[in-house]
Amino acid sequence: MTAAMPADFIDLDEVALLLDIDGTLLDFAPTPREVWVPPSLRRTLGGLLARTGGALALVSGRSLADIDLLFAPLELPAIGGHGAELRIAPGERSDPSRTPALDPMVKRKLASVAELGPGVLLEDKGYSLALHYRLAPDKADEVTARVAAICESFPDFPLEALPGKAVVEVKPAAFDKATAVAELMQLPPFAGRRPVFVGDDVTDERVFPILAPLSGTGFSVGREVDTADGSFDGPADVRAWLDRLLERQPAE
Ligand SMILES: O=P(O)(O)OC[C@H]1O[C@H](O[C@H]2O[C@H](CO)[C@@H](O)[C@H](O)[C@H]2O)[C@H](O)[C@@H](O)[C@@H]1O
Ligand SMILES: [Mg+2]
Repeated sequence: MTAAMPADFIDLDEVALLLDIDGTLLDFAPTPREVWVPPSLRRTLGGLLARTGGALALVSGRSLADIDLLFAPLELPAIGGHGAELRIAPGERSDPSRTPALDPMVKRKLASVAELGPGVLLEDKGYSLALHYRLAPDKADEVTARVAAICESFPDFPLEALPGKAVVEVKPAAFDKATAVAELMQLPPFAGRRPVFVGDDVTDERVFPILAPLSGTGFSVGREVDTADGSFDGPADVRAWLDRLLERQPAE
């Protein structure tokens, strides 16, 4: 891949670092629970959080509870559930009233899609539900079609079926990562900083267009995207870049 990567020196007093998790910071694993978080990544993220004055956030489709289990004992500012949850600072809670739970009837219908085969896995986040087919790739089309049909059969609930990497997620249509990043960037300590966003998925592409008006930049991972400012080959390159960002800061 030849597209530009972000510079190894970025003034951490001026930027907000916004980082997707799966496929960006972490390598993919067969199931959501099997990902590995290198201890060095926790240290680097903790260091960058301090050096940015708290302006580092994870921007993920995962729930905040899941994110916190993965990165424990580190707790970071984060957008969870594709924008369903928002935590501005470690120790704070996302306002539970910002996203109501998915209707139980919708959930039950969607859960029945897992009957398609033993490799179709359900991930319930409360406000949204994901159907994973990484272990049953032959079921991809069927899962996607069944989920789309179920969403259409509930016209009273504006739902969105979000395609991802070997997953389709159903969530309320009212928000996504872009709306949540725009919200985050209005709040201290993020407000007034230049966002630097890194993400690997089609769901992350929605964020790229909102960055330029904030004097920000966006980078894709694993593929080149026209609306991004550059790309990384894979999560290992993103992790190495974050290490260099921290190492190359002037001593405090
Ligand atoms: O927005 P992200 O932080 O990239 O999260 C997107 C989804 O990631 C997780 O699923 C993906 O990663 C799993 C572990 O590698 C993999 O098994 C699965 O096939 C991928 O789709 C997570 O489980 C979802 O909740 C996130 O929305
Ligand atoms: Mg991702």
